[in-house]
Amino acid sequence: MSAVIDPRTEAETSRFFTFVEGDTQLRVHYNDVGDGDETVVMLHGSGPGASGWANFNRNIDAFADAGYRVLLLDCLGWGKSDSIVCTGSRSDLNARVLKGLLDTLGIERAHLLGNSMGGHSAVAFALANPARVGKLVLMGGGTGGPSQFVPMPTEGIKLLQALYREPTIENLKKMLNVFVYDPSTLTEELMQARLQNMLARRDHLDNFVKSSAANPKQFPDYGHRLNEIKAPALVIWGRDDRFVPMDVGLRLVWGLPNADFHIFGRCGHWAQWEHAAAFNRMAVEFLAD
Ligand SMILES: O=C(O)/C=C/C(=O)/C=C/C=C(\O)C(=O)O
Repeated sequence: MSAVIDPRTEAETSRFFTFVEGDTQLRVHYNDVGDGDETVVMLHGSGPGASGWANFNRNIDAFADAGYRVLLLDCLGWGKSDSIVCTGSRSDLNARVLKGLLDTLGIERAHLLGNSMGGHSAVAFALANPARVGKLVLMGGGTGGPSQFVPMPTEGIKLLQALYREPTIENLKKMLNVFVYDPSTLTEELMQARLQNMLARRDHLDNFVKSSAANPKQFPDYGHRLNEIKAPALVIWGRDDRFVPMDVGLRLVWGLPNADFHIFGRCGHWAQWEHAAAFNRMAVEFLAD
């Protein structure tokens, strides 16, 4: 009797493509789930050990069940993609990699769903490739500039940077403690998985530190260009976000001409995970509208 294969596991959906940056060929990893006519690309954040699958494991099924092809891109320097030292704009590098993925797969237009750095990457892509964006869902990111109320870098970003420099379980727990509103929801299993992801790729950690030293402004402020983005956008934030404060989301909805804003109470930096069921309903309905 042959084994039953679950087509929605990480292993079954794991793929690679080659991306060329200057003279360098780089291997980029992504997961390809579902087979709808419309595509949603999910873009992860910049935390150590983040990846498409790690950041969106509570969302993939909802979008695939709603009839979308779901692509989870591991940016260069995260997950199973090659590592890189980024001395320019990380948001724009990620946007070029995303274009490479869509070109490789022959996808003309996609919806983009980005968390934190993923939101920054989605905005950079929309500015460079307006005709290729369907709708945008931006959670806790989007390069709307600095907070007007909270000193930057925020406590969460400082803990993230410390974790990159010293990747220990103690520092991971310190970061995760302020990452979500209710840290008791983070299981020991989740934290150990994160730790393994981080430690499996020391090159990613080292290169992030080198990149930040070479250029502390990895995510430039595109606040002044947001009005160029005509794509409908749903901006979603956690009221209690201690990484990228909620007023940055307000700046996004002031700048993006076709944006709506939803704020989750009792929610930190991981809206799509902390409020997965409500998030999935809202984002799927927004894309279908
Ligand atoms: O510095 C910024 O603006 C962005 C920070 C992030 O992208 C942090 C994200 C953290 C995660 O998504 C994670 O899973 O650790």
